[in-house]
Amino acid sequence: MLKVAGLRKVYPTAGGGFEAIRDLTFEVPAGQLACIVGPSGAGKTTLLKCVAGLLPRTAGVLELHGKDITAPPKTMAVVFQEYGRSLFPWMSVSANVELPLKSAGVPKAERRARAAEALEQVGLADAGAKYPWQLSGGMQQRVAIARAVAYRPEVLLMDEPFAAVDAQTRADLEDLVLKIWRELGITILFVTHDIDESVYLGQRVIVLSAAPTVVQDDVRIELPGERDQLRTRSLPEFAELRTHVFEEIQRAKAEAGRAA
Ligand SMILES: Nc1ncnc2c1ncn2[C@@H]1O[C@H](COP(=O)(O)OP(=O)(O)OP(=O)(O)O)[C@@H](O)[C@H]1O
Repeated sequence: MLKVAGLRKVYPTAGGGFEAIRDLTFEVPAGQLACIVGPSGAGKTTLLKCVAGLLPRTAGVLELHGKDITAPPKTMAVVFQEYGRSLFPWMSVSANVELPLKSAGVPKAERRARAAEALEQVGLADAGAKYPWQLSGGMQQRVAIARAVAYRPEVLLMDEPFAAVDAQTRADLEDLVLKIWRELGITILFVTHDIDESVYLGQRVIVLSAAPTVVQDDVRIELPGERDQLRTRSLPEFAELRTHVFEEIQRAKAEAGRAA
């Protein structure tokens, strides 16, 4: 469904350009939840922005259903880490959730109904009339997720969406993502710094090398389908997988150190 082949991204700089991504190739089948991890500065955000059609690539193939991605595809939604900057403080929660639907020309009554349904799905059925600044960080991120859900995307891109919330809230939001993924059957590409989070959420973890970036490893996560914060995380297979991903990231960092 989503194809990335030979992706290269060089940022123009005064010194002749910085090669953030050298050569990335992978495919994500429909309905998969794939996590992307890698050392800091590996180009995870750059990759997501290219896939979202928000940043032009230098070379390579980026396709959704065999169609070249040159602008933000209509069937994609993105949730960023900085919920504080992605919600408009002067608009009510409902208005924020409805905004992309308004831009897409969805009639008012349907917008209302879809926003209310999405807010209910994220556990914020009563928050529609509030303003984002009246909500906690975790609740604001739920609103950002509701906005993406109301849009009914085929593909959801998430860029470290829970990096700025506390551990308890993070666990709740992880389970919310799993619930939405199961209920809606969408494809999710989830970037995270957190190795445990990637193994807990993903059906697959793609490990990136340090910049200039290539795919260092592509790990299948064969854990029971129904994930549970306590039981799944205490499985011996979970420990083995997290150790493997951790070692791969350490190897990526060591190789980058040697190259430097
Ligand atoms: N606009 C830009 N111009 C030049 N270099 C850039 C630009 N944006 C990002 N970079 C560089 O590209 C590399 C990859 O950045 P990116 O933000 O994609 O990495 P990341 O893996 O998401 O990082 P982190 O894990 O720290 O969030 C970094 O070295 C960064 O400094």
